[in-house]
Amino acid sequence: MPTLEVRDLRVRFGRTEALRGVTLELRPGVTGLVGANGAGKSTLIRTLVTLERPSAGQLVWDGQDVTRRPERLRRVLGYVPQEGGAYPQLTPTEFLQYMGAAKRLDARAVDAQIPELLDAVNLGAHARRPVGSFSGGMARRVLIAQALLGDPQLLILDEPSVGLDAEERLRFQALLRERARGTAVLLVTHLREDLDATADRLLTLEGGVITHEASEPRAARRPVRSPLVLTAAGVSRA
Ligand SMILES: Nc1ncnc2c1ncn2[C@@H]1O[C@H](COP(=O)(O)OP(=O)(O)OP(=O)(O)O)[C@@H](O)[C@H]1O
Repeated sequence: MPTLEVRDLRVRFGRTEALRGVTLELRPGVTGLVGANGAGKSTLIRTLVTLERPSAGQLVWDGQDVTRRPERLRRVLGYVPQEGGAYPQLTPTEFLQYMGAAKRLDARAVDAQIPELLDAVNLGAHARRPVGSFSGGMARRVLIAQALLGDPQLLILDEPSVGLDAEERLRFQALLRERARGTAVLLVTHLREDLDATADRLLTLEGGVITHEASEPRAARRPVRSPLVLTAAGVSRA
């Protein structure tokens, strides 16, 4: 089972130690990550997607130490960044082709997958319009689609559903649940509703360390009100 092991990860910016020894395992399924502003969520994500170099600690993918081999991780990775967007002059199809080339995926396989991905985020009817003419939520869905190119084994999602309307959020949640069956997903979000609908477990980051972990099968949490409550101190039971 493809697993990312994060061992005692530390990231320092000058005098600030943004991550102070994070240890966790990402297995197939959705791991939700919550934490207050400044807790270190973005730093953790940026390190996992190899944009930031750890000061100490290890990243182990599928049993192999990839800490100093970022290209190994990039090969299996899909990423929705918190900010940024598709090039406005490109259509979603062109942007996905561009991203496929950047990820060194086979061009024909990418072309074959694009219609399915655009349908999955309900943009099939807009494949020929430039992304610059899209609403914020539509542009966000283009980013979600590009993260799924090549069926990555590891998905890192930073506030992926910001700007999505109610219907599109439900579609996104269903897509994520379906993908997470064989894919390790890390979902950072402030949206409780997305966590309730998708997360198999919840991690709380505080001051650069994981302070709480709550594992609950989604099904057990969904029916009534969620038994998990997010408080300033982390995750607790109602
Ligand atoms: N490039 C940087 N240079 C210096 N300090 C940084 C840098 N990036 C993050 N930090 C510091 O590291 C700490 C963690 O920041 P980070 O952005 O990871 O938190 P976060 O949990 O993502 O917050 P938010 O919810 O506001 O996005 C903060 O103290 C922040 O000021």
